[in-house]
Amino acid sequence: MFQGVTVLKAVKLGQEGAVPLKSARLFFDVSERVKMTLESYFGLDAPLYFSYSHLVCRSAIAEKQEEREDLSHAVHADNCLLVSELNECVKEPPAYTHRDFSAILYLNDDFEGGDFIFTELDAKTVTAEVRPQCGRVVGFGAGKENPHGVRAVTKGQRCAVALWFTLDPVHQEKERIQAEEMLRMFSTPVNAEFMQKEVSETPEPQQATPALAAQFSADQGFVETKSDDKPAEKGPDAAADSERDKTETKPVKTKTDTKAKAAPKAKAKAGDKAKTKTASKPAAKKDGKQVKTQAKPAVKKDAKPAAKKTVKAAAKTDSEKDSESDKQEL
Ligand SMILES: O=C(O)CCC(=O)C(=O)O
Ligand SMILES: [Fe+2]
Repeated sequence: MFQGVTVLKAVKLGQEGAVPLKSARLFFDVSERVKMTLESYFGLDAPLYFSYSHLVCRSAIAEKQEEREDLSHAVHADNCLLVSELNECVKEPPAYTHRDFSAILYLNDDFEGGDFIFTELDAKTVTAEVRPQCGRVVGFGAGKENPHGVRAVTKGQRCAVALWFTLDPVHQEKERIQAEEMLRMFSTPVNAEFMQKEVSETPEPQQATPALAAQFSADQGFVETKSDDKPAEKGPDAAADSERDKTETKPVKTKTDTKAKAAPKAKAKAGDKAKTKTASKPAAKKDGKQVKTQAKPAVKKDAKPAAKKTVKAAAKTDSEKDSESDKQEL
């Protein structure tokens, strides 16, 4: 079972006083930050546009939880319809074919189960696992090279912001523009200083200003980027994290042919198997130094959004419905 809320819905709830307006703003701002991180990490030379954003919480169902093998979110790809029996993914409507990149920002970790997994196209062979942690982001190309799903949540509630991005401005999320206008009318940005800085300077991945560090620490999060299955170059402060990551992000299999080694500024494609993640940190770093030192993500050099396939479309999968069907829910 899950419940979701879009940015616009969150802002409206904030306006009504049902939730603190600053929480709605945080939702907005933090997703902007994720967008910038992806652009930087994948070395994109064109901007990403939000195509859909929602905050989703999944709860354990009231059933026997032992030895559960089912998934809270079936294995799928975000811009094509996965036909696992054929090892195919059909990039045609009703799939959201305009999605080029996806990101999931985890908001809590006090639940059991709910691990994020990447699989092969067979939807069975697990290639990597990510343990959700507050402030951690997993970012990936939205296409057939990244089938993924969520293991059953067996205890508690798992909340995450799911974001999909497009390179095509035609498909940008109109609701988000409305939400931005409302936020502009109702309050000043929590991290205005940071956002201005980011816009005026080309952002380096993980370059945190004190304002950003404070912002993230308020939410127990902190940005760190690296491939999940290739250790990124790390600065001296990163040891504790890398130790933790060993246990929490488990690449099951390394696909060296799809793994990237290129510089962060290389042109990237949605088909890139490299992942981005944000790991939580205990406290804000005043100088933002360690953030900077870790910004050597591995990305594929010749990356471009995968070519459109002309295969007959299948019915919309449950997971696709999941992704965008709950606009009205809280
Ligand atoms: O919640 C997650 O970790 C993944 C969600 C997802 O893949 C989706 O909504 O398309
Ligand atoms: Fe997905």
